[in-house]
Amino acid sequence: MISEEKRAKPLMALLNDVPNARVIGPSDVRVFGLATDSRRVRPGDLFVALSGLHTDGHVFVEDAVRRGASAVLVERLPETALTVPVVMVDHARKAMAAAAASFYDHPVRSLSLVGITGTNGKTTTSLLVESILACAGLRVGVIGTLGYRWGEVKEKPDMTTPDAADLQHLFFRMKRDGVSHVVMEVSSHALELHRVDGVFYDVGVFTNLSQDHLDFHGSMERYFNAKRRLFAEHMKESRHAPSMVVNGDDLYGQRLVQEFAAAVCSFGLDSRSTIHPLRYTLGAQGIEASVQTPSGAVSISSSLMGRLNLYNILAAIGAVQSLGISMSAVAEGIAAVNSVEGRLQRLDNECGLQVVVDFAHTPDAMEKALECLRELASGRVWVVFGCGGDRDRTKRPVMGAVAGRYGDMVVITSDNPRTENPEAIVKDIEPGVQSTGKVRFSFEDEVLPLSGYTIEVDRRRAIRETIRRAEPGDLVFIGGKGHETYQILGTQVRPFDDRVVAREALAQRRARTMPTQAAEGVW
Ligand SMILES: CC(=O)N[C@H]1[C@@H](OP(=O)(O)OP(=O)(O)OC[C@H]2O[C@@H](n3ccc(=O)[nH]c3=O)[C@H](O)[C@@H]2O)O[C@H](CO)[C@@H](O)[C@@H]1O[C@H](C)C(=O)N[C@@H](C)C(=O)N[C@H](CCC(=O)O)C(=O)O
Ligand SMILES: Nc1ncnc2c1ncn2[C@@H]1O[C@H](COP(=O)(O)OP(=O)(O)OP(=O)(O)O)[C@@H](O)[C@H]1O
Ligand SMILES: N[C@H](CCC[C@H](N)C(=O)O)C(=O)O
Ligand SMILES: [Mg+2]
Repeated sequence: MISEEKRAKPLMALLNDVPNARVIGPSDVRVFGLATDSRRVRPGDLFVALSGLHTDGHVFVEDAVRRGASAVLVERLPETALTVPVVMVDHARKAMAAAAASFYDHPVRSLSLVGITGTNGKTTTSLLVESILACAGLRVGVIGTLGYRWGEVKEKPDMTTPDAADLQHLFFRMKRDGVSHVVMEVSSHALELHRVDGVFYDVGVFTNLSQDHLDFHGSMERYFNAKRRLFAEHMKESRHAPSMVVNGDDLYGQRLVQEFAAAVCSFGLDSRSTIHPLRYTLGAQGIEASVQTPSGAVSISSSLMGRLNLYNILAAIGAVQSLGISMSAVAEGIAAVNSVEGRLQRLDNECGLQVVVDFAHTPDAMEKALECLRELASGRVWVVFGCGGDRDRTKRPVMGAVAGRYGDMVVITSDNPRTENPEAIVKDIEPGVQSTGKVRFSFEDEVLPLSGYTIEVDRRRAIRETIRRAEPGDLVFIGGKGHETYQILGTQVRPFDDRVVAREALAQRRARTMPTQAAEGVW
């Protein structure tokens, strides 16, 4: 999967930092890359067998060898004898992280790393930090939900935080291409699944913690503990300035502030936090603020909207503060981020509607996004959203209740149903919306109520019908998918982009309301 052209290392050189590795068979083979998926093994790769949520890589070792793996790394001996060396280890994920770091010559040792964790705001904060560091003249790499980027390179991500082998490969290429600073999102999955083992950060940022991923972590406490590992296990020890940048207004953030007091630089809206606004205004055009930092006050102006983005800006200022970046680069870098793809993204139109596409897929993100948008609407607020399949089911009614509280018209639809039945997912959401007193309507009703909800599992139709029935002055919020360009149905990934669908619907609406001009080809 990630073989580097012409790069090869003796197998034994990869095992130097792997505790308790036992090699069965000849050990003098060379390794050309690391692979965790047998289907993507290239000749010469070391295949690492990982046990997963659905299957177990150990089942595929023979497949990997057939495809040319030079060795396999396992936790259990295969039942049949193999023609290649077998490396037995106690913990394959930990071993893979150590082997990958050795294979790529420990690139992190010469990179400055900013790691950002938290439930919401990681991507936005990472782009703000990137922009500030770039304005300070540094060569920056980014790893996160919107892609892996540095210099001219831009790669689409499989995951927000890639597995250890892919991650070390990214670090290797960034370093080779002259990157000095890497800003990356560190997901709780990554921390739990040892994707960032051996990676130590100069700065760690905690944005916030609220309900998500309980399917994977089981409880909020375990979810918090996964995030906490960034600060407990992954910080460089040599740092002098406070390097843990933590949201002091967040209840879980306050626990980190207490636990790691000496190393923390807190941010928040009041003066108890080290970094806080002295004054701020939030408006339709963005944010204006004067922010207190340990190096003095800085005036910032951003076209990002809302209190949620003020938090992201404070987090970004905290992150670069401990890297010693100048205040002029801070102001310039923040001003340079005009928008973040799929986050509170406004779709210009001539229908008199405000249409906003946003990636909120947690109750808290939805609440924070709608809180700032409500103030911009002169008419009703429509909330079109769904909840992902094969993901935390317990957040569904909670998101329904948020939609019901902040929206006048709620349209429950599908968002990546994956292997679940879309009808069952919307049924999980519905009681939450009903709990806010909303009564069901149909898009076919001649007269729509001023407030209510409907269900339309076909997301395209849900968006089209909403844009057809909304009235000038209304605000249409399309939540959950943001930048995504697909809809996952079963195991099929089909092209789908909220922004494309909404723009088509806006064009249709405009054509209906301006038939003469359309016919005459005026626009
Ligand atoms: C929970 C999780 O992280 N799942 C990842 C995991 O899937 P899994 O545990 O189901 O794997 P599995 O299908 O049981 O397979 C086990 C092993 O057998 C291997 N295999 C499988 C079949 C085969 O023919 N040959 C073979 O070798 C697989 O490559 C794998 O190594 O291993 C897969 C292969 O690497 C990943 O694609 C998959 O991530 C999926 C895409 C995913 O959606 N992950 C999400 C939950 C995630 O990690 N998200 C966070 C961000 C969350 C946030 O910030 O909100 C992220 O960092 O992206
Ligand atoms: N600081 C914040 N607090 C709460 N909600 C936020 C914050 N920043 C952004 N959001 C909301 O969360 C959504 C996702 O934001 P962003 O992509 O920056 O977060 P993320 O943590 O990277 O998400 P993911 O975990 O899915 O990668 C936004 O579309 C917005 O609705
Ligand atoms: N990183 C998140 C993204 C969710 C996006 C939403 N559209 C969904 O599919 O639930 C996850 O994998 O849970
Ligand atoms: Mg993200």
